Amino acid sequence: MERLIEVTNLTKTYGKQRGILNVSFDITEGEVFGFLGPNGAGKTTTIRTLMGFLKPDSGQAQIGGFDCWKQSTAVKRLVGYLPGEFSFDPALTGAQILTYLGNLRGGVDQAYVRQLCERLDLDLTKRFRAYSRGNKQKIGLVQAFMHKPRLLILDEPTGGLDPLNQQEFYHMIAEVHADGRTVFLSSHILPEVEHTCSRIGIIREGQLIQMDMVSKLKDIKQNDVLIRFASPASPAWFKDIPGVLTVEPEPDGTELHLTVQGELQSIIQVAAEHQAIHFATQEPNLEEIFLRFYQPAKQVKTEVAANA
Ligand SMILES: Nc1ncnc2c1ncn2[C@@H]1O[C@H](COP(=O)(O)OP(=O)(O)OP(=O)(O)O)[C@@H](O)[C@H]1O
Repeated sequence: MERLIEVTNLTKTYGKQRGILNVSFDITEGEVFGFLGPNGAGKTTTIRTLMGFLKPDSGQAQIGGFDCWKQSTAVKRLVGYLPGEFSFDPALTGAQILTYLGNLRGGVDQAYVRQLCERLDLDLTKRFRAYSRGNKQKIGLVQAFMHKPRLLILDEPTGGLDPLNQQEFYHMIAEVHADGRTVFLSSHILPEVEHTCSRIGIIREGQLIQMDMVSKLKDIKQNDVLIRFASPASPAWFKDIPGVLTVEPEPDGTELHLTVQGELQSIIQVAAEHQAIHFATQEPNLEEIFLRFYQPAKQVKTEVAANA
């Protein structure tokens, strides 16, 4: 398969402020790639460099064989782009904005534009200034998709969308994928990336720290588990179960707070043996996963031991 995006040792700083450092990755034509990272990690900087809005300090980015900085017009022809915050002339209506941008693209399939707007439940008669954040985002999405680009670059695409529209967006991505087109989307929401992408790159503090298939995400995914018992509970019941990383008793002694990697079956079984009366799990957000994933293993073991 052909490589559509090729990024090599890309570095961009803002004066003394870190942006991205030595970022390298390739995206194959037809992939749906998720670029994950907490706030300030460098996702937008990478995307703006790919779009030719920022000149890299060093390194190179190419899309479809074109240099993203030197040949940015050719790059933009290949791409449908949703910026992190889509904004436009506030006096124009949604319809006027889409007509204007469609004309810049040399004309687009109006039936497809109407279909996208209906699917996202977007009213095109309002002026941009009167749109809510979610509706602004929908205009941004429609203009990115409407010319059926070979590559979609989407910066935090579901920000402000309600759950129904998020689902519709996931379907739109699946269709683009079925069409053999390519998607590069940034997100800080783990379930969203799991839902839409086949491969992910994780960026943290400006550096790409992991590239993997989404199926490998389970290796870093941990659950918070809170178990309440009818009488005082002992951390020792759980501490040796494979996958249990920490066990902390809550102050009143009848609740235990566990962090668990992998399956919960054994935990549920042991909880039942000790007459648990309440069992709640919560998937942590990406920042929490980062904090735990990069906590040295020694420290985790000590935590379990101290609580035993
Ligand atoms: N115009 C700028 N001037 C100075 N520093 C900047 C500028 N834009 C970004 N940065 C810095 O570059 C780093 C990366 O920011 P970037 O916006 O790329 O992160 P991000 O992963 O997109 O974050 P978010 O999810 O919050 O949008 C941050 O430390 C940020 O403060």
